[in-house]
Amino acid sequence: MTSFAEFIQQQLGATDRADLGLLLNQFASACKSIGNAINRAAFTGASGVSNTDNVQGEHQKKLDIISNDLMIGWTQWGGHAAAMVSEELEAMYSLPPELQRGRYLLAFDPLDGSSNVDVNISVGSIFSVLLAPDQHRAARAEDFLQPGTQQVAAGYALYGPSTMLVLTTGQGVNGFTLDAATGEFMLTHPAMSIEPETREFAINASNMRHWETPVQRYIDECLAGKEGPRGNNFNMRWVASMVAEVHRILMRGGVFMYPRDNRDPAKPGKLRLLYEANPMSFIVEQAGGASTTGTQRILELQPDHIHQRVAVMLGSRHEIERIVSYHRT
Ligand SMILES: O=P(O)(O)OC[C@H]1O[C@](O)(COP(=O)(O)O)[C@@H](O)[C@@H]1O
Ligand SMILES: [Mg+2]
Ligand SMILES: [Mg+2]
Repeated sequence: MTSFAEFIQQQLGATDRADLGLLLNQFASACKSIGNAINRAAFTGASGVSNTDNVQGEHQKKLDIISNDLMIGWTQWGGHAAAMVSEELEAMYSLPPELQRGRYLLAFDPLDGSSNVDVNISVGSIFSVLLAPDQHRAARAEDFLQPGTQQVAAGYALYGPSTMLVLTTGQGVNGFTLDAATGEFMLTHPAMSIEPETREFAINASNMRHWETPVQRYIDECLAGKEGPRGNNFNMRWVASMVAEVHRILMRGGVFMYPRDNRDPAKPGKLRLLYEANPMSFIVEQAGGASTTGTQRILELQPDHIHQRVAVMLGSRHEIERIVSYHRT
């Protein structure tokens, strides 16, 4: 079986992106460390909330902060990163002056689904890699404001019953499982692809009263089942960890929706464009699925802020096309 390091070497080693390969190995190490910190939290005192809020005004868990420190700690060495943007840091993170800078901009959600971490339900990490537009000067926050189509790599780690790393460098999607016996991620899920048809959706139905009409219509039709306009019974799941939802969709199809709603017009959705929506959309499209806000392809959005939020609907292509068509009428 091929290890992650071997796979990366085969895919990027002999190209002008060999440095990206080295960076991706550092992400893999970061994810192993984060998985380990989550695993051992009950023994080390890392469970529970910290007494700080992040830039989104959300209470940080201790593991949010630990995961952020591990992600930065692993990826800033080696001379491949130019700067980082993280869910847990208000400003862009610049490398300390003594460290060599590289040409990649990293955006990450170090711990996704952190409301699940203390109840021992699957959580994850998400990362996105862009090229710095000008490698001869220090990176600036506005350098990160590139459409998702510019990503050179994206991935997530899932800390579930087993720890997995799922990656794209724009040549399809491959999944690796951590072999606890050797400490290596091994290629267990080559060429992952998303079924175009599905009978399963994921949405937080407690927000139903706030949804816009096209979303309401789509879900109503699914819920109407065999007797309704779709003529089929649909199943529903909601883990409240985007990584786990996207992984399920890669494994057996489905639709994930965190739509814009009418609660707060200043907030176009809950999820963050740079380090949640873009990397997941890149992965989903590379696996043959689709991703939209309802009216626009997510990967083509021009970001205007590093912590920008966006509506996200992604997954099985035929269902996403249907949802987009409902937004047009
Ligand atoms: O609690 P809600 O509103 O259902 O939201 C769940 C969503 O929020 C998130 O947990 C946001 O991620 P963070 O934990 O990184 O803030 C997603 O993973 C998930 O899809
Ligand atoms: Mg998240
Ligand atoms: Mg998070």
